[in-house]
Amino acid sequence: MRMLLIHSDYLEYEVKDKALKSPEPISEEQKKGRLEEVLAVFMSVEKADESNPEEVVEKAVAEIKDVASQVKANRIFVYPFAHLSSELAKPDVALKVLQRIEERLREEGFEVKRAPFGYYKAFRLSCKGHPLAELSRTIVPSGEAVS
Ligand SMILES: C[C@@H](O)[C@H](N)C(=O)N[C@H]1[C@@H](O)[C@H](n2cnc3c(N)ncnc32)O[C@@H]1CO
Repeated sequence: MRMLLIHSDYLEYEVKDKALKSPEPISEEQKKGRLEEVLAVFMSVEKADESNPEEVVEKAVAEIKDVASQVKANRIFVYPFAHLSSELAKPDVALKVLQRIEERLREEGFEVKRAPFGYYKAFRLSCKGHPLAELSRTIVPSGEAVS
């Protein structure tokens, strides 16, 4: 799993087109989304994560919690983003991992939005620009090498 974490004044998206044959079904309301004062987390779920998705979920949640507490963010935007890795997990595994991360972050008390999976999306982001505003993390299940 590769994550790019951007502490932002806001992140907003608009669904444009299908990017997969069968993208995640979404409601009219989910076609647009915006959060203010948010830690945006762009995530590519990787092939190696398929060996232990639950472990990757827990490690990702721990990393996100750590960064959120450092930048004092209590809102998280989970953003599926297939451009951080050249070894992507299959879409059905990736979607489940991202849905579980969303669930676990809510359980940890965060306000969470997740951008729809399997679409081309326009987005606007306002990065705050402080020293911890742009971070990346790589997560691998135990026993897997970091590629
Ligand atoms: C395209 C660009 O504008 C948009 N932002 C986009 O990336 N769309 C991705 C993700 O939503 C999702 N997706 C598929 N596989 C994965 C994966 N392994 N990890 C994360 N997302 C995935 O499926 C889309 C096409 O790859």
